[in-house]
Amino acid sequence: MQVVRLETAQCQPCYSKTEVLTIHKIEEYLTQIPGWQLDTSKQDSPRLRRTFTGKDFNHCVDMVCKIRNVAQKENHHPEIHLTSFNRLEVVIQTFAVNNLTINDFILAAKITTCLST
Ligand SMILES: C[C@H](O)[C@H](O)[C@H]1CNC2=NC(N)=NC(=O)C2=N1
Repeated sequence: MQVVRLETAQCQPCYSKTEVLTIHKIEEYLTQIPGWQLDTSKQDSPRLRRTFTGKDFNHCVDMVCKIRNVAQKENHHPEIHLTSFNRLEVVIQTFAVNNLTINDFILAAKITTCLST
């Protein structure tokens, strides 16, 4: 069975018919994005969530700009919350289906990479 490498995959345009991931696939893909949590607090609307701590506010805004570049390139976009002077919360879901698709995991993997350089 061919395993998708999220880091090198590309997001595909998504719409109402985009495949929603099974919990099995979610758990499989979660192993490739350590540090990200599965947020099931909203009924039937799972999301990926991760909090990044910056050195200071400037650093957090720099991180927002890096995420912006990745999201624009992939045409798949996260929610970004500056929750404190040095804390950045990123939440990812496929809005078209109010659920998780592979695009969300690809974006999470690329956000992790762009913030680790
Ligand atoms: C065609 C293209 O896939 C859509 O406009 C994109 C844009 N960015 C998106 N981002 C997210 N998170 N979910 C979407 O459904 C979505 N749709």
